[in-house]
Amino acid sequence: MNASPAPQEIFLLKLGEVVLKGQNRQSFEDKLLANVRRRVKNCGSFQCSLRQSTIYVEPQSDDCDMEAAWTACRQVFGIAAVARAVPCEKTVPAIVETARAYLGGAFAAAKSFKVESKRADKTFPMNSIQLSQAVGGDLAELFPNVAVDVHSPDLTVFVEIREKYAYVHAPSVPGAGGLPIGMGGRAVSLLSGGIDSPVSSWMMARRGVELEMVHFVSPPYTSQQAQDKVLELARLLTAWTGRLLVHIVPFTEIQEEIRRNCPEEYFTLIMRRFMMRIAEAIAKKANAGALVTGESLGQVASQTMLALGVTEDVTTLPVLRPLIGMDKVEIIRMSRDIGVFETSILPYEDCCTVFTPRHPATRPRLEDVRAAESALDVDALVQKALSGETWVRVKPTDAPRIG
Ligand SMILES: Nc1ncnc2c1ncn2[C@@H]1O[C@H](COP(=O)(O)OP(=O)(O)OP(=O)(O)O)[C@@H](O)[C@H]1O
Repeated sequence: MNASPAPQEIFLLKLGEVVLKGQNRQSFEDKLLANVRRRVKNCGSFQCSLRQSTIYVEPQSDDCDMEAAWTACRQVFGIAAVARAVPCEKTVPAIVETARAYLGGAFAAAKSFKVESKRADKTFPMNSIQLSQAVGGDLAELFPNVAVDVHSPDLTVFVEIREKYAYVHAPSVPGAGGLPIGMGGRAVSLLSGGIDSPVSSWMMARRGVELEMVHFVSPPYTSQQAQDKVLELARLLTAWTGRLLVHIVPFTEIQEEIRRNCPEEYFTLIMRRFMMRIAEAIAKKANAGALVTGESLGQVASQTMLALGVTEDVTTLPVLRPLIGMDKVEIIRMSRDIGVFETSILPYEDCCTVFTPRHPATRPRLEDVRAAESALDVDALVQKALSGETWVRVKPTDAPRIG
């Protein structure tokens, strides 16, 4: 008997929340499809098309990097689930043969199985139950050691009858969820080298927000390695977001002026207010409608409710704080899941840790902080910092910067 040719695998990406959209669903779908195309482009030649709430990602040549494309597809926001599948003719024998060839390994490891069928093509001559029974019966004969169990099988063989072909696949796995990037507006995210702000950035990107990053540096108190660590965090995030612009803003003079002229208990708060002002100026130029931070209520003195009020007093933009109600353990778990934790914990300094007050105010009064700050020429300091701003464009294909 001739060995059958290796089945040509494709990916099926199931749309997430996008399917709940009403009149503007089309624009969400268009954006999502464009995002998928952009993300698999680096992995070879793929045809991506959207039919019946599913994006089909099909390799067009033998040299496609299927593993890289699979990973990329799992990191596109807006996709609820992804499955590796093999197309075949819409006949029972073709479906059975495809399941045998494609899922033979899974059958060898299973004690029980069932077939679950779906018909998007209602002209197919069998209903889903009949199809499952026919395919299941034939597979049971081919794999006599694997019993049929419709309640809790080790292996479920999925069969989908669609427009042109039938598709056979094992269970799908979760996608990245959320909404397509670009559909949630644009925001500037304040990215430190810590654990929290990469996670908060990721969370907003998952809601479809296109991000630009801003990072404050205080040389010589902060090092080039500390800056590289932040750029590396941004690079890791691009696996989810696509390319990112990182604005690097010199912050040394502001910090030194604060230390020289302001009461120590307000150092951090006044510094945060400067960060907000500068981030707002960058946001306005970038046409962004919000700022994002990694603050979480009560985590440190500068993140009490009163302190957060004092911080955001200087900006008219909404400050999005997706971690506000999360515990540190949850944030750490997420940081690990999205692949940034090991970099976040590298021991490089941040400008926030440079002049930390010994007794920071936890119940600051806005008028006291404003009065303390009036010792500074705020506008001049902000303008000077902005004039020293540089930026780095970070791409998913960049080589790692550290590590
Ligand atoms: N050097 C920096 N550049 C840009 N943003 C910063 C910087 N330092 C702090 N931030 C922003 O301020 C937020 C609060 O910083 P802070 O150091 O108090 O908290 P954190 O909870 O340790 O945050 P992270 O883990 O993100 O550093 C950060 O989440 C980040 O959004």
